[in-house]
Amino acid sequence: MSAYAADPSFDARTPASPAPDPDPALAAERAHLDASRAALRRMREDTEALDLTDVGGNEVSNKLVHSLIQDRIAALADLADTPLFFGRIDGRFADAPEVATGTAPVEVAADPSRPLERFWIGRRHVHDNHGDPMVVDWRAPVSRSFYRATRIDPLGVELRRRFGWTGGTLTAFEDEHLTDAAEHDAKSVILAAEIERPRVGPMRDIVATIQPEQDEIVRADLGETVCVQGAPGTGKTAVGLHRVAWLLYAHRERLHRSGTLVVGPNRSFLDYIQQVLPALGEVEVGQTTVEDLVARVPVKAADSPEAGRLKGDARMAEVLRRAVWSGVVDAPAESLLVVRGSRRWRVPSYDVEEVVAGLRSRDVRYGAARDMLHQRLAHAVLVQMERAGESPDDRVQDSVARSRPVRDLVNAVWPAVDPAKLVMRLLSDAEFLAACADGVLTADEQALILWTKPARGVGSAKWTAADAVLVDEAADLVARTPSLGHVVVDEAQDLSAMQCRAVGRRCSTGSATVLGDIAQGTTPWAATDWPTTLRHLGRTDARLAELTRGFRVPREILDFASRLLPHIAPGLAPASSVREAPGSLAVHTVDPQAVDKAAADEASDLLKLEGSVGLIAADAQIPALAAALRDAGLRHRILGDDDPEAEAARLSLVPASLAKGLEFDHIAVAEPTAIVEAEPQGLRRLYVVLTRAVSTLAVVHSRPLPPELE
Ligand SMILES: Nc1ncnc2c1ncn2[C@@H]1O[C@H](COP(=O)(O)OP(=O)(O)OP(=O)(O)O)[C@@H](O)[C@H]1O
Repeated sequence: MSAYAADPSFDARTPASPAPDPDPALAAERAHLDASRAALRRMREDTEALDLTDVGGNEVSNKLVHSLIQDRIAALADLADTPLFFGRIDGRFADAPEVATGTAPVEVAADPSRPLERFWIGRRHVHDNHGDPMVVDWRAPVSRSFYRATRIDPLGVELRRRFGWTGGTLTAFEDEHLTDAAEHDAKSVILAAEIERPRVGPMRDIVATIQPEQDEIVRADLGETVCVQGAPGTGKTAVGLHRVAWLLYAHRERLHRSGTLVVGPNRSFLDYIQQVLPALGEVEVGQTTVEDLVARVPVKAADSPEAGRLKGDARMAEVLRRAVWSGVVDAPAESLLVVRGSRRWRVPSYDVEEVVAGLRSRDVRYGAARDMLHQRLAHAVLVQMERAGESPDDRVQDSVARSRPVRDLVNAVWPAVDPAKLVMRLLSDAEFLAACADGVLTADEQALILWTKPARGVGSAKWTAADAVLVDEAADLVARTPSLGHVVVDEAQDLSAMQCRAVGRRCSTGSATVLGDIAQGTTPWAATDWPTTLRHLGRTDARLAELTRGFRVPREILDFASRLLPHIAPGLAPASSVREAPGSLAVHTVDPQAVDKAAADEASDLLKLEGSVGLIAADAQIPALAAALRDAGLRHRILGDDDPEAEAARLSLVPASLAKGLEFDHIAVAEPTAIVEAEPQGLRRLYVVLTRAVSTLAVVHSRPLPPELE
């Protein structure tokens, strides 16, 4: 590998002014950058100059065109601090230059007979006046070679160049001549600098440095569901978000129609990741928690771990299925009598029974079958009319279907079901529950989920989060939940079977990216293996992938946290780390009365370093720590609190229960044993907490550390 740095102290951390006399190759790259910027400006001006006065549509379509153009103008902005390109490949490719502009997920093949071509890779496509690419979108087919080419399999690439940026200025590059047998792999300083760059603010994209094993998941095609098991910091979240961006590029129209969604564990996590997709130009992707996904009833109470576990058990699906269908009368005693003018038409009860049985045997939702029942009964009346020599048309059938006698009979034999009322009845009425749960739940289990105080109404009921999932399941039994084109579900190891079903039905005709780590499962119902979770998600077709290279946590800290692994996930091997940071771990034993103050002092010391700081502790300890931080005069925000004033504070006080998925440059953890004791899966919670650090981890404790950590 050869490298050039105009700024000899090249380091992505310190913005510096450009060196006065760069080497000619760097000068040429800067010239290409200037030309690309100018081209981007032209693209934007051309779009702004579009004459939309006569697009010829109606008001609605005109508005839509205007808003699309505005989006496009915004997307063409040249952001001063975002490098327009980060890499270049010179190579010989089949189908070039189509592979640089096309969106279809085609495999790019090497073609030695082609002339050498050069592509700069960036966040967005830029072309010159003739339409020739000056910068190629990182998602274009040819960009795959940038991420995946190796010396063994160069994929047509002869030169791979990575660029180093200092602030907004191009200051360095590194070359790999992949077909040069004499050259050996060397560690990339630019890659290392990007990975080491301090984390300030929300999560950022990783387009410049996606690794081959990550790229394979990012570019998995739309039809494929991928399940990624990955240790802390291996890039699962990053990969999931980049996969959505890639899918939107490759299948924009289809996904524009069907929609995409990212499901994360809590609001703090969603706040943390919310900038990644917009930074990649994708603003249409929905982001939600599972709780918000199924928010059909207001959650006002919490379940005991046992009740929560049972309500999340897949057996509840069968109980609910029986409950929804329990109202159907299979052998109606009544016949149908419809009076029209002077004529009376009777459908005997045995014919009604046959219609009901026919609908029951079909694989349709309860509500759809109920709608059909109106029509089938009306049809039975029409058959009689025809037999009597009349010739009724469709309008007559519709009018009979809507007539009072038909509606009354349908209400009697196939009553309407309100999902929330049904679940309320199930959880309040012991007899009804017993009838629906017979042979599925034991008597003790039924007693466990019955509400001690029956609710008076849906609005006032003390719904729990698990109840809301039951209501969602019931709603789907009544009317099919529309499916999106693609769903990314993060921290999937924490989902109950019933939550998995709720997520799964939202991508039943689409695909999913399922991300998680069995060792980080902290809910009472956390998954112990992926095949089971995938079965509940309805995605047994998923490809399982594993990420084992960590990009966040330095070796020393990871080794410390991994001492817990044999106790929390015996089957999992510890992750490796791409980062060495000797001295990154410190453990301080302090006086029991002084823990809060010592933790605040530690936070104060960490604030002297560059980057974000997190102080993490058991949820119950947060108020005392907040007081200690105030006493020390340290501005901070408390995660989970909506305090816009504190939003920009560099120090975050983090309840352990909200730490999942987040990261901070420097972390102080107060009293690990209290974190372990706070919940049944406390050891796993501690593992999550200890693996949030990018550069420094300071543990402050007065009580003995958990023995598993010693
Ligand atoms: N290829 C990469 N280049 C640069 N940074 C990367 C790369 N992959 C991951 N990272 C960074 O590593 C950190 C961890 O990534 P991410 O949060 O996606 O990991 P995770 O597997 O979801 O972790 P956890 O399970 O602990 O939540 C992030 O800062 C991310 O930007």
